[in-house]
Amino acid sequence: MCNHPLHPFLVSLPKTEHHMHLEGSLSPELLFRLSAKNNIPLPSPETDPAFSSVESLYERYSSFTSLDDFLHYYYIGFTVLVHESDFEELAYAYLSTQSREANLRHAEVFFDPQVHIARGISIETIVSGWESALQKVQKEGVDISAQLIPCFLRHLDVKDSERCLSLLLSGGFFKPPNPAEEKPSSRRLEGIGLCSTELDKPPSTWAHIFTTAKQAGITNTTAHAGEEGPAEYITAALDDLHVTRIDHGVSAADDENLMDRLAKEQVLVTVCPVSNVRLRVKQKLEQVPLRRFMEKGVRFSLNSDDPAYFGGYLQSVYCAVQEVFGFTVAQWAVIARNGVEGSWCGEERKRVLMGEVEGVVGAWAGKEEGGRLGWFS
Ligand code: HPA
Ligand SMILES: [Zn+2]
Repeated sequence: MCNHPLHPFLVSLPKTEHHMHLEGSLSPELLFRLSAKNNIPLPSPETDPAFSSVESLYERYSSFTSLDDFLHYYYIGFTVLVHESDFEELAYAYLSTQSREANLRHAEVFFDPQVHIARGISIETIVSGWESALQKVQKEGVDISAQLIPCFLRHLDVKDSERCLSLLLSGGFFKPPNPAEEKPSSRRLEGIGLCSTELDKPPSTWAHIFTTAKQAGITNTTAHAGEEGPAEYITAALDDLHVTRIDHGVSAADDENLMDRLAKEQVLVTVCPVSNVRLRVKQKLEQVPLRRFMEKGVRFSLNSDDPAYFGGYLQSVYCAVQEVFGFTVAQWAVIARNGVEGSWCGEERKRVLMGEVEGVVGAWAGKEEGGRLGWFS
């Protein structure tokens, strides 16, 4: 996919992905197919010519002007997802393709329950579809671990988040189906997140949601912050929501103290460089502060965010980053290790994944041109 000499290494590197929205993997092809199957009308081409064809929709997706411009199309996409089998199809395609094509070994996947609930689709429908997909992939012999994470939505009133959290808690979604199996990989949902529109939506509005969740025993928490919003929103997510991870987080580079804090507290930032360019958060990939993060010791993972909308899945993100940043094997090793370390998959699985990373890195370390092994050689 890229011409870089390290391309085969980049493909074989065991990967973790922590920032992919299940609904963001809905391709235009599947959108039109599910619209027809489920008898759900899409906007007419007279009101929006983008809906004339698969091609015109792809064309429109290539020219988003902002996060909100994207979210308009993203939430139209939700309307065609109706049956458990629709969610299963979406999840199966992602897990099976990415494990094969990108050596994806562990995935933590977001979904937005509130929009589905408002359409009369139950959380159970989505979670069951997801679980069937994961079981199917694993039965086919793919050794992948994966977890599902509901995100609360900032474009809706916070009362809607309160109702959603109540449903999630009363439905027992943060527990294993079999209570004897209390371990990370057996919980139906693994944590909570916060996403959707960011500007003028300070994280503090959702503080009581995160407090209630924590009191209910949910320790894995994350929030989209510092995508279009300022560095202060990242600080607020840490201070007010007490999240253990930050999604996007690119605005952190504007605040030296925050960078020091992220490094010191070893917060994993789930960066989505291609998304940042597609949504015009950054004009060019070069401006995504990956080098600054590395220099400062801020841990990050690389992610696709909404691959069907942003022109590519995880491997293409790794390739795009390599074309621009030209990282060494040693630098990729740090990225891969940090991704494993920051995962919510439990210590046992982490050990397995870390062993795989070391195996691939060890095999490539000597082969790299000039044997460069330092951070900046
Ligand atoms: O990049 C994003 N930002 C905020 N909300 C989202 N929901 C899907 N993708 C995104
Ligand atoms: Zn996102």
